[in-house]
Amino acid sequence: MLKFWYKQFPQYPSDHPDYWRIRFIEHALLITSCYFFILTLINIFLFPGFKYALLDATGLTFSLGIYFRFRKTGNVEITSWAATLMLTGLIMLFVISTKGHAHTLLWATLIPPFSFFLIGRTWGSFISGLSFVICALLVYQQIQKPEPVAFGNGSLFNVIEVCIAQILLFRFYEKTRFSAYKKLTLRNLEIQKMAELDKLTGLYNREKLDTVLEKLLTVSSLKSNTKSTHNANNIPTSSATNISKSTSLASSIIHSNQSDNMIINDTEKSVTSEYPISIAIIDIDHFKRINDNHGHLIGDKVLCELAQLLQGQMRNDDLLARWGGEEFVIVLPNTTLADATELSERLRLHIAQHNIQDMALTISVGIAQYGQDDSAYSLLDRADKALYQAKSRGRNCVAVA
Ligand SMILES: Nc1nc2c(ncn2[C@@H]2O[C@H](COP(=O)(O)OP(=O)(O)OP(=O)(O)O)[C@@H](O)[C@H]2O)c(=O)[nH]1
Repeated sequence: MLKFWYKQFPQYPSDHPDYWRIRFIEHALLITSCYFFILTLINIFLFPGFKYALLDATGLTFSLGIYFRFRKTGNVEITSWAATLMLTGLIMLFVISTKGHAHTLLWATLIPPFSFFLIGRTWGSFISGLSFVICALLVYQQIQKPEPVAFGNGSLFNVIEVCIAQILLFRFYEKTRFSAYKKLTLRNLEIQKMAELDKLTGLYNREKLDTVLEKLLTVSSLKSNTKSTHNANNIPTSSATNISKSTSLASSIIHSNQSDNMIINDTEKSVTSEYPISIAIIDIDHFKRINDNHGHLIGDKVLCELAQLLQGQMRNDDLLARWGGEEFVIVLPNTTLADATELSERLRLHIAQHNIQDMALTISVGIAQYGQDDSAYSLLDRADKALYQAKSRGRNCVAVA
């Protein structure tokens, strides 16, 4: 039933800038139609005020007329203007004809929310300003010629009706604002995610690798300083607790979008143990031949499949990234050179045992462990040199820097 009255226009999907204006138009015209209908009945049977009943009946005719015209044409601009002018005109006619008595002035407060939402800031300001000038003139007239004012049910109705209308309007505004904010946040997250992923393999890209590596190395240096301070103070440390703290820290660095400072502050509080970091650079052997013999598209598929195979072997805190071309880098937090060698051997065997795109492939791996004098650049450079050694040794092997 409601679906019929709230017509969806396929040309205005939910991310269209006019989507909420359309929802507003439909809500506003339907609700004002109901209002005018009820007011017409009240003014005929309850008060009786035929003049006002006629005004309300006119409002009902206009509201429904504009509503059905809008359903037919879907013209947002014309409907916005028509709805604003109709509502402003009828409200002001009502306020003027009652000389602003019986709290009818309150109705004018509905004009800004309507007009700003439908016809924008400039015209919204103009129409609202004009309406308020008229209201001010009416009050000024009342001051000049004070008349005894009788408060009756009409006043009560005006206050209640305007308050309900205001609540409905603000609920709608809040919903619009919240929905826009939510959409923006989701979009930002999507963009952020896309910016750190490699398009072909879906692994993290080089930018993300650089950022994570820089942060981890900062953490590691901070740790060294913290450790020497603690040792100087003879504070005992539990290695089990510290390893788990370091692990969760690495995870938060790799998967988080927190600012550097927040992470580093956390680090100062939580890391007190040795914090070895190793990296491995993996390079597919003779990849050029695959491209040459089977074409670049098959080459791409090989890269994707290999990426999946490697990813399947990673621990939660390891970061696997595509470094470029047919080279991948793994950042291994909490990993000594010995552990990294063992892991790399396991990876090398794993790849050698699998056919990728019906081809037998091998990889060469160069590894290095972060040392006190290292920067991210020098660490990668040392691992790259180790990879070069692995290649010179005949490929399909692991070399250590
Ligand atoms: N299909 C595909 N090929 C790529 C991509 N990026 C780089 N390449 C290719 O990877 C190949 C790398 O070749 P080389 O650097 O000579 O290395 P290789 O043939 O693997 O030889 P070695 O590393 O010495 O074992 C080149 O042919 C590049 O064109 C990519 O995204 N897709």
